[in-house]
Amino acid sequence: MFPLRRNRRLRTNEAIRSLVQETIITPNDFLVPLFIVEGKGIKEEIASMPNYFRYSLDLLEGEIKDLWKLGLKSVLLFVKVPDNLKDNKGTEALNPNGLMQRAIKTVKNTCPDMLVMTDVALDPYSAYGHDGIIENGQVLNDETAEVLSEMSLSHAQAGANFVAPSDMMDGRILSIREALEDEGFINTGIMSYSAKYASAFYGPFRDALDSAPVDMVDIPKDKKTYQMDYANRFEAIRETEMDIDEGADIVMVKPGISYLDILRDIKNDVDVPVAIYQVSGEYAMIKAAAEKGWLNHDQVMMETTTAFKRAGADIIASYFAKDVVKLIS
Ligand SMILES: NCC(=O)CCC(=O)O
Ligand SMILES: [Mg+2]
Repeated sequence: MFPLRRNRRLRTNEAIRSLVQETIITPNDFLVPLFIVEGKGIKEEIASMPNYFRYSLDLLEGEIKDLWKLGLKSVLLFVKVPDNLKDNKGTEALNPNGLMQRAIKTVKNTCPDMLVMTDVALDPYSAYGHDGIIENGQVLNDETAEVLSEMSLSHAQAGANFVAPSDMMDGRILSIREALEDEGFINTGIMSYSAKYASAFYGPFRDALDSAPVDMVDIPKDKKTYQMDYANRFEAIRETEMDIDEGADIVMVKPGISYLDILRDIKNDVDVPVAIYQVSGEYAMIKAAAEKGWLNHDQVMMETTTAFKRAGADIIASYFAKDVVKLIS
């Protein structure tokens, strides 16, 4: 065939490269994670996540307006719960006037059209830093799913559009779906963290929310009895298909960059939107290398986010969302 076919012809200059580009990133691709704290006038940088902040509710308003102006229309809320409100059962998670419930209302009052998704898991509320209730050294499944259903209902009542269970208990999507339906929240969606791996890339996030598992006897040291083994691939498909059968509207693969194969497998297998989460450790890694001058920040950021979309992501949850949108607009 050579020289009739020369692949380099389509790479000759910027114009032809952009004409044949297959994957294009837009603000519509992004879901923005936000960290919320109690207090007033607080915008504090997270030590292991440079240029990413925790906001108190009063300053959250400004941030929401900024995001909307940039064309970012969906947020995923996480709260940092004061230690004195943590227990084994996540009781505070059900408080109708809790930080999450107030955060949902703050976003909706500031910008009614902003899509609000909420994290549903016990870890920020757990005295032990686990996603479930603990008894005799075990994370209880069904009892935890019950609390997660009540928590989801509470978020829906406060105005959340989607709940996003990130805990990986078995059967929790079905119990959440039933709880929402029973109370008439037929349009509240569920974005399931369906293939969430037990990953060392979550480190900085646990700093952000002070939610790491505690080091105590009879408390599991890690989350490997509920989050997935990173050596496994078919298990991700099984988990995801089950969550869709149970009522998930959107499924997710987490973390991101080390799991592009899983993302593509799932995209090829399912007919619901697929999300990917570029997690805190991935963000921290790029920030740190860029700070040292070892990597070009913006180029690596664009390469990773484009890779998610190319690999099949319909939705990208990323701490880089604002930076990407500023760069491309
Ligand atoms: N449910 C959220 C996490 O487990 C961690 C996210 C991150 O590391 O960015
Ligand atoms: Mg599952």
